[in-house]
Amino acid sequence: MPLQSPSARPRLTTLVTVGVSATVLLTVLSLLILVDHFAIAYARNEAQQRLQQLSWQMRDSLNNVVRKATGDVQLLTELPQVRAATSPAEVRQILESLQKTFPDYAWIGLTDADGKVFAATQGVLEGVDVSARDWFKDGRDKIYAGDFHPATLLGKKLPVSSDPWRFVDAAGPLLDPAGNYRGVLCVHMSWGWARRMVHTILAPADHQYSADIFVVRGDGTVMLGPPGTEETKLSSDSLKLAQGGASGSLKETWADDRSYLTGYARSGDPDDPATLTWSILVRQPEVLALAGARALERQILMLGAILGVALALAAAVVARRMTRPLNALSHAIEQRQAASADNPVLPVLPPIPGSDNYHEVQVLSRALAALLRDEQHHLDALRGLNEKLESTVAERTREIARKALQLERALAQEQSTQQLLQERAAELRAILDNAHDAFIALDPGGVVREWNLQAERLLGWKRNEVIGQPMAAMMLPPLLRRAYERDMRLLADRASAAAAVMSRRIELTLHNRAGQELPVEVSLAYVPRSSGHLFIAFLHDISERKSLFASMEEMALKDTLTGLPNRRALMQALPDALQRANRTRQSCAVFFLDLDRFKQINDRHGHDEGDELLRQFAQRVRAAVRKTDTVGRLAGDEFIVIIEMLHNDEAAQEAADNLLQILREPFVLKTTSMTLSASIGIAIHHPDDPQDTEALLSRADRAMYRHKQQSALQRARR
Ligand SMILES: Nc1nc2c(ncn2[C@@H]2O[C@H](COP(=O)(O)OP(=O)(O)OP(=O)(O)O)[C@@H](O)[C@H]2O)c(=O)[nH]1
Repeated sequence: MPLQSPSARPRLTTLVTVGVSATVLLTVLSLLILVDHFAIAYARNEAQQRLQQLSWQMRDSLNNVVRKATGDVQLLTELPQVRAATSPAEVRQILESLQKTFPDYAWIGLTDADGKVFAATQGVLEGVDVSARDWFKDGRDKIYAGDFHPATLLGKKLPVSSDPWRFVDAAGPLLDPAGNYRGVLCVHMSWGWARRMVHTILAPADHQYSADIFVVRGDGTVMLGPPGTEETKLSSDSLKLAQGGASGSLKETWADDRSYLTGYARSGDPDDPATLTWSILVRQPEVLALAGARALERQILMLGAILGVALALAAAVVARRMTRPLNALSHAIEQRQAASADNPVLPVLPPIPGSDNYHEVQVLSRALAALLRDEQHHLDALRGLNEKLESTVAERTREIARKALQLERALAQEQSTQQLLQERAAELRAILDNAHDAFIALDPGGVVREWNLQAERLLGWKRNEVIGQPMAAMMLPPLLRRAYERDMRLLADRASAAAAVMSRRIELTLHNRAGQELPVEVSLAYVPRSSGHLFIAFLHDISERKSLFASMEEMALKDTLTGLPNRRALMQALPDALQRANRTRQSCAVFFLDLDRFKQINDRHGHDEGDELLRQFAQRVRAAVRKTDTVGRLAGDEFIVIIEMLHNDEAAQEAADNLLQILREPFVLKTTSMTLSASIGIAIHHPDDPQDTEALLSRADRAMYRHKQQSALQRARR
């Protein structure tokens, strides 16, 4: 099994440890972020709700006090003792009784109809004209609550206090028992109750939360607030919301650039003059409001970090433990890799350790061990094969070297053979070009493949005109051309037949380029080749031989003295004549002529004159018969005449008589003139007679002999 070389990539242990640790840390961090987010949000929400509730609490307290004051004014104005009182003392007693129930009523007084104080607690301001006061003006018609204001006249009459006197007024009209307007009853509440109220409300949480309560008038002036803020103008989002009648809480930045959570609400009812419309703001620094959540956040962070580190360590331990068997496998594989690197061909590999730690590793280690056992077996087998292969390779190498040597020799041989062939080819070309005969080579399709100089001379076509052209057939006479093409196809199909038919000489008459007939003797040969058979032909011009042969033939058949056909020619002509007779159904006659006493002429006039006589005799006989008749010299002074197309037997005799008559005319020789006679023997061949030339000649000879005896007898008688 091929193994990759160890790379610089991180190990599984590292990856698992880092992965698990990172996952744990990320999880803890995520949880922290979530916890932080929700805890802070929760704490902020809680603080805001608390501050809102404080603002509501302060609002309700203020409303209650104002409502109590206006209620007390309402109660007093409805008391019959007050309505019917005639002396200030009566009224003063009642007013002071009320003052005792609520010490924050700094002053309670009743004016007359014109605004002069009729009676007051402790007699303060009695007889003083207060008709210019708002509470008097507004209190004449209805129950009225007057806004926070500094004490003008009353402050000087009341005992000195640490806190300057500030009052909130409640006033209402007083009617006499008859129902007529009598004056205005007014209660001045000192502002101290509000400050106490703040302490009461904030007492449980003030120390813990450092909350501040602001009571703000409609014009934004702080009536009640932490030190330094009272009598100052305030502007904030919460104030605007409260002045609009809303209540709730929000986070905002105040003028000191600190972030605060602020609860806000509004007291009173703008449409009800018996109430006071103030804005109540309860603020707390956000830092302090969220201090508990921040502390929780720090604790969670610390615990989270500890937990993360602990879990990461645990993960590392678990990862190391889980990957230990895999590491062992990996280590074993690396050792095998190193062994393979040391001996790349046939390594001796260490075994793979077994592992039963858990199922997957068990399966993996067993599978790997089995796989590597197989590999070891294969390697062992491969080792054997390798050794065998090496010996085979060595053997093959020797064989290849041997073959290479043989090949080298063969190539050298081939080279010399090629050279020899080229020389032979050049020789052959020279031989062919200088050959006496024309040389033509044809492929099985009759296409010219070779054409030497002699062929150019003999046939007229240049070599470059005919090579590759089916010119061979063009040279043959039309009658032979078709037979040639048929034979070429036959020979091309049957090489054995070709070999048998070839290698022999034939005579042909060809046409040269000018269209003239040219008798040639052709030597044909069949050359079998792997790249297509060749038919080669040597053409020898036999024009001269033909003409010589013809003249010799002629000489062989002609009598040299007279120029007539000789005995041999007669022996050839006679059977033809007999056949014609049979064919034409007309008889023919054979005349056997013999000069009488010719020996004496020779003896007397010489042999030359004898020859001359024979020549003239021959011409005369030749001229005496038809051209279609045959005249020949048999020997010496013996001649044969073949008369054909006889109408009847008598016509033969008539022809003989006519001939004898002509021969009796004198012959003029060189030295003398003479007359002579000849004997003629006639033998007639009828169409149905047997074709026996010897018998016919014999008959003619005998007839001539008889004729000659009769002539001799007649001469003796004379
Ligand atoms: N000048 C000459 N004489 C020839 C030639 N051939 C044969 N003779 C002679 O012709 C003669 C023929 O003789 P014959 O036919 O036997 O005798 P003949 O004298 O004719 O007598 P008959 O035939 O019996 O009348 C011989 O003397 C031959 O020598 C020839 O070519 N030229």
